[in-house]
Amino acid sequence: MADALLRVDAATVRFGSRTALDGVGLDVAAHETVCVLGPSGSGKSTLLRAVAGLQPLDAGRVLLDGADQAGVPAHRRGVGLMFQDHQLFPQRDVGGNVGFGPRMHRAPRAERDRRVADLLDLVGLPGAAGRAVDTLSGGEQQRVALARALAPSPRLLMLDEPLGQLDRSLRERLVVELRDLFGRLGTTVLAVTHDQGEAFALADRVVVMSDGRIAQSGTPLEVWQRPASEFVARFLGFDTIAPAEVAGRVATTAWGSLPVPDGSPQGTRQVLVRPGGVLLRPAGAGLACEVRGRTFRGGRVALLLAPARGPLLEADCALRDAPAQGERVGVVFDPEDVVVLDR
Ligand SMILES: Nc1ncnc2c1ncn2[C@@H]1O[C@H](COP(=O)(O)OP(=O)(O)OP(=O)(O)O)[C@@H](O)[C@H]1O
Repeated sequence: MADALLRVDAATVRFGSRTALDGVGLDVAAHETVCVLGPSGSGKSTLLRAVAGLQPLDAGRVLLDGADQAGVPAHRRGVGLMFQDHQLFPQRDVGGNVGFGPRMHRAPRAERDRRVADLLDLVGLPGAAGRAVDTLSGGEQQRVALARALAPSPRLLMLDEPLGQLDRSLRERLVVELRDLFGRLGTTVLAVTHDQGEAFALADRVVVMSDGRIAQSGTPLEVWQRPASEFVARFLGFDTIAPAEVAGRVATTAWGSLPVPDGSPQGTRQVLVRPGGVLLRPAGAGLACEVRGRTFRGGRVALLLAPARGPLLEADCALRDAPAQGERVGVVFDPEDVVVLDR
């Protein structure tokens, strides 16, 4: 990427014998929103801290607008930070919090007040400048923290679990608002979250980390449709995975022969069957299964099926079609939802 606003090049950070970042390379283009996902301890926060200048690198480089940031302190990097425990200044009102950055940059009072008012409008808290922060709800505090991070017009905005503390419905709403807001402002964003739903809703590109390395990088759709490895697939919550021998468009598995898409990797592999690819048929057709469990998700039901042979299968069906617990059904596989994993 020639015009990367942020370039992380072979970044390595060690804590004693533990390698928290292991030669990570990552580019973020101007106006792009990249979400870093991964299990606890995979190095997400360390990556963010290294970019921010809060964590020195043992090897590698961080470049912003092409300039190596080695030796540039955090406050001179022009990046905005919003951390998990967003820690507003409790003794300042909302306006004092949001205006903090511009004040540090010695912006004149009138300009500062205008900026604060604009940002509060933007985050959906118009007129809140005079409110004490301890009178705000969790979601409102999060919005103030965001406005504060945006106030100095950072060239890169970094968010660490930006919606971490909030309940799910509020998070789902805010994430849509954030995406819309970043789109309108043209902000370049590097965000860290362990919540895949949040990452997939917010990001132009997601980066999945494992043990200090990048396990996969791609658009939400690419990663969702073609997880690169068993690790990524399981991290995304796909559990219907089994060893297979792949030849041409057929995978031989414990469940029997599965059709796979054209161009699938060949030989000894793992195959993932997405729930949508497990198609229910009347008992007697296809692979015989018994319904072991049902989880209701809105208008859909996730079914856990015990097949006559092979590991458990997860299927997805409409509420009105859901078979009862213990019922016997048949299963056929849709090749569009069978993924032969690269590794
Ligand atoms: N200051 C530190 N001293 C020693 N080890 C550290 C330090 N900071 C992080 N680590 C270790 O480095 C690894 C990566 O940590 P990091 O906080 O980057 O992970 P993370 O993916 O952000 O995790 P989480 O989702 O739990 O916040 C972990 O094994 C962690 O224990």
